[in-house]
Amino acid sequence: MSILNKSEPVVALAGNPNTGKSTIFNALTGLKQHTGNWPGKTVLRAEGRFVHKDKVFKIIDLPGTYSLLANSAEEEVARDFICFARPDATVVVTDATCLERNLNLVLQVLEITDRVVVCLNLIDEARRKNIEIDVTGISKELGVPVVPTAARSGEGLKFLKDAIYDVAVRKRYTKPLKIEYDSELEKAVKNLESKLLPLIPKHLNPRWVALRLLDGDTAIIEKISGCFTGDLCFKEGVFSKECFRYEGL
Ligand SMILES: Nc1nc2c(ncn2[C@@H]2O[C@H](COP(=O)(O)OP(=O)(O)OP(=O)(O)O)[C@@H](O)[C@H]2O)c(=O)[nH]1
Ligand SMILES: [Mg+2]
Repeated sequence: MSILNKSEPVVALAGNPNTGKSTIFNALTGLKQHTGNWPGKTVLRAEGRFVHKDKVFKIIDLPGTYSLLANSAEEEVARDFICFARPDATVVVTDATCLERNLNLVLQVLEITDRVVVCLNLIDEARRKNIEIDVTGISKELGVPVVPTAARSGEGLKFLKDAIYDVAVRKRYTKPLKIEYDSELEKAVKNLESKLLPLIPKHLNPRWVALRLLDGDTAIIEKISGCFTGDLCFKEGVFSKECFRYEGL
């Protein structure tokens, strides 16, 4: 359950630049976030609400990013939100005309959270280019719901809301694909993970934290290091401070 207002499930819209996140956000909320046919329009996160079935959802439009390694301000905004604000569902909006390139980010999000819906947006463009997508097959492989949409015309948005609902209220449990690295790295990850498990707050995925630490990711180490002393003792409070930043949403 999210630490934010418990009665309002929180949904994050993540994805590569220019995949139609803000178009989806506007269609669901009735708001008018800036959209246009060039990447990098959304710089900060925007927030709105929509109603589906018996729930009011809070939805956050995140900046477009190619990765979540916090190499830029946009990546940091998106990564921090997915990691620390713990959305009840993260929708990864992909461009159905170049899915392969978009899957990199999908896999990175799946490493952080299992509460994911993959949206295959621009499906009208994919159809126009005769690109056929095995939606059921991809959903089976990724272990999360996959929904084709054409946000500009509204096609598929009802099914997207159904999938968001099911994941956010835990009506549907997902089984995300886990990337297996080579045996040496897996050994190091498992070793570090078991040490981290009792030390980090429950909402952080220990495998993901271990991978970031082994990666030498300085941005995430900075955020996490406040929680540890030299021998990796967890100091209460630092993560909650990080989480509180999102309580005012
Ligand atoms: N044909 C078609 N165009 C779409 C669809 N969804 C969005 N677009 C168009 O794609 C362009 C980009 O849409 P945005 O919603 O601004 O994309 P974004 O992902 O928010 O972009 P950033 O904020 O830069 O990451 C706009 O010109 C939209 O009108 C769709 O399903 N089909
Ligand atoms: Mg946008």
